[in-house]
Amino acid sequence: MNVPKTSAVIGSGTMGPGIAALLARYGSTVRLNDISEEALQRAETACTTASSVLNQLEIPTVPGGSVSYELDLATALTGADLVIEAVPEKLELKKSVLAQIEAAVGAEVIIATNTSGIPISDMAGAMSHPERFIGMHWSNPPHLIPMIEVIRGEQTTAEVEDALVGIVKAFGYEAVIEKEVPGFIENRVLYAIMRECLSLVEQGVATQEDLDTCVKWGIGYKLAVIGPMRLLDMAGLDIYESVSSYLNPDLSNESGISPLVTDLTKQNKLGMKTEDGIYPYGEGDVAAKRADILRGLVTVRKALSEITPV
Ligand SMILES: NC(=O)c1ccc[n+]([C@@H]2O[C@H](COP(=O)([O-])OP(=O)(O)OC[C@H]3O[C@@H](n4cnc5c(N)ncnc54)[C@H](O)[C@@H]3O)[C@@H](O)[C@H]2O)c1
Ligand SMILES: Cc1ncc(CO)c(C(=O)O)c1O
Repeated sequence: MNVPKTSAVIGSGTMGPGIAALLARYGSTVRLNDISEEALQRAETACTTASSVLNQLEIPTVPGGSVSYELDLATALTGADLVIEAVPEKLELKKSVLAQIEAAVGAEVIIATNTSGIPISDMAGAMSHPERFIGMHWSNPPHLIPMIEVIRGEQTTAEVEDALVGIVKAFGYEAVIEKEVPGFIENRVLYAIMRECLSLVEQGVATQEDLDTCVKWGIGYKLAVIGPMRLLDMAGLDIYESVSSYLNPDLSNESGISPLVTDLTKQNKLGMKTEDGIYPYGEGDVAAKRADILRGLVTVRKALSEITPV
């Protein structure tokens, strides 16, 4: 199954518009829904921006695609073959929205959640048809990062998983999660890295600038070309065995949240969204940084598209 003719994306904040723009690029009629009229107005600009990024990536437009912006949930869901839930990461809210979606669509419609890591079965419990419910974890920015995690719940059918993998294959790379664990793969690995990085900065081992340089131009660069499992073979499993024998016991095993982070969030220093976080941002800095990040992601995505997967 390729990209469905008609899709609905429920929640048009950080993730919804990029998801909608990507599906529309591949020919789907997408209805983007939100409870906030302001969010939907912002979404139109976000979709336009995402579409121009897809142009920079030279991704062809499949005829027939479009995005419309619907404040009314039932209207947004009309005729949808695929519904993607992208409301805030709050379990009870997601359950409530999923119940509203189920009440408006047929039992054959695939409902996917963009949760960052809540086990699918934790959300499926109250559903009438959990067999058609599945995880579809996009990364931010969703129109640029082509890897999508596909996560079954305990009752999700193999047919639904196959159908969603078929959809992802139309525009990206699927990572099928075989066992439901919180955070799936991507966020578990990302949060393990973030935990160690924050620990190193807290200990004064490096400044945040030098840590970012080290990770970007060291493992970040390498892992963009060589997956970690392949890298083990390249480095040699004997090397890994020797180094991990003394290093693993010394790595951060902090089970709480980094004090550096909690200190900043207590001061409402949340990062780019408040123009102050791990880094301070002066006048115009956030827009400039976002533009630099976008330019870099487009350039690297194009370069990676030219190499065969290693
Ligand atoms: N931001 C990220 O980097 C990222 C990446 C991958 C996955 N996710 C996941 O995607 C989901 C959405 O994340 P986000 O960052 O886009 O959140 P967000 O807070 O930016 O946007 C959520 C949107 O949902 C809307 N909303 C709230 N209740 C609603 C309802 N009942 N019906 C319709 N819309 C409703 C809000 O108005 C808001 O516009 C979360 O589960 C999150 O964990 C986020
Ligand atoms: C810090 C962080 N947490 C969650 C996610 C995705 O679920 C991301 C991301 O997509 O980049 C992230 O950076």
